[in-house]
Amino acid sequence: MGTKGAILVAGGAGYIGAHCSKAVAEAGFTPICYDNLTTGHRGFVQWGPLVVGDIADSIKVADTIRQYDVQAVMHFAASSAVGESVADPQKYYLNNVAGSLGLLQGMREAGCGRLVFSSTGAVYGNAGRDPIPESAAGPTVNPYGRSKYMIEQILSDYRAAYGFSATALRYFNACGADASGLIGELRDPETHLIPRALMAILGHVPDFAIFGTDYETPDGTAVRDYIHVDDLAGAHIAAIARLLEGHPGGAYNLGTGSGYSVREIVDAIRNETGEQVPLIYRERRPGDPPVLVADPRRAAQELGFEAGRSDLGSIIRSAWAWHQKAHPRIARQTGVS
Ligand SMILES: NC(=O)c1ccc[n+]([C@@H]2O[C@H](COP(=O)([O-])OP(=O)(O)OC[C@H]3O[C@@H](n4cnc5c(N)ncnc54)[C@H](O)[C@@H]3O)[C@@H](O)[C@H]2O)c1
Ligand SMILES: O=c1ccn([C@@H]2O[C@H](COP(=O)(O)OP(=O)(O)O[C@H]3O[C@H](CO)[C@H](O)[C@H](O)[C@H]3O)[C@@H](O)[C@H]2O)c(=O)[nH]1
Repeated sequence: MGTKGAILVAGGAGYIGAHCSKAVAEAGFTPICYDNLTTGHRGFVQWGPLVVGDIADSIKVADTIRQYDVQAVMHFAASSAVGESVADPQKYYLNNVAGSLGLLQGMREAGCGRLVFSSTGAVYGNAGRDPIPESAAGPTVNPYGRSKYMIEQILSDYRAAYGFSATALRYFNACGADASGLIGELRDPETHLIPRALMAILGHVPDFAIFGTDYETPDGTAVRDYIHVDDLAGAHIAAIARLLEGHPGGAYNLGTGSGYSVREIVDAIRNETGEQVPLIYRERRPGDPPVLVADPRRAAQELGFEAGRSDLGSIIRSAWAWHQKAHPRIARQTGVS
């Protein structure tokens, strides 16, 4: 058991939750992974116990918090594909909004009122500003972003009514992998740009496409702010420390402040890997805003946040190393070493 006590990591078997669990352990806490393993992996839970459960199950949440004397909760558990949320909004409101209410109810029942919540740049919709300050949240343009913004608003009410302290970390595009090679981005099906492009090189994605070449951006493809998952993990530790010191929390952008187009990302992947990316072009993906770039100054000032590992080279090289390891059979078939 870490000397500083236990942190409940809801969604700790997933991509970002696993990286944050490692950082939690390195900071001297014990991460208690609470996950229903829908998109997560049992093998990613390496730094503390795994409780298999659903966040909607408030009784199990409360029991787990009491059993491990949990100090604070990190909440990553969600459905998180923008395109899918447009096609199946009910899944997003049930899992993200109703599920989070179950988690919050369990926290209240067990007397634990400190939460760090995985929010998203999708709360800004078509912000029309670049970079985007925290004050620009809403209106949203897809059910995924709406579900996350609803939870942020619910958290404000819990802060006012029940004395909760809650920090919403609005990540922009999480990417990269831990240098250990133990964990990385691994979903089935994979929807995110960088892993899909790398899996296309390895022969694992036959139909990799750029979605939309007619955006009002310099090269016509959508622009995003790519942030290394290890930089995100550092911000979570700082956010937890602030809550444990008695701070009421707030909302913070986590991004670099620099945007790259989809085409620039594909070119950078080609340069870093030395491989061709098999590529086709498709129409825009429903729900995608043209540009999302963070103003990260508030997180820098108040959380000491630094995007120190988020240059494109570090992101792509670490993700590429992970994917070559995660898909060794395919890598061998294509002769990638
Ligand atoms: N990946 C990104 O670029 C990005 C950007 C902004 C915000 N986020 C948010 O960060 C969080 C983590 O994202 P990720 O990319 O690691 O996704 P992920 O799918 O890899 O991880 C989510 C984890 O939550 C678990 N989970 C889902 N629903 C659950 C439930 N009802 N009960 C218990 N466990 C449940 C899954 O099994 C999985 O382990 C999500 O909340 C996501 O919305 C991600
Ligand atoms: O095969 C692909 C996959 C993606 N894209 C494009 O690449 C960009 C990035 O797409 P991702 O799916 O990688 O990421 P999103 O920007 O859709 O969403 C991510 O970042 C958002 C905030 O910026 C949310 O937080 C969300 O959780 C997170 O998945 C988008 O323009 C998308 O259309 C492609 O062209 N081809």
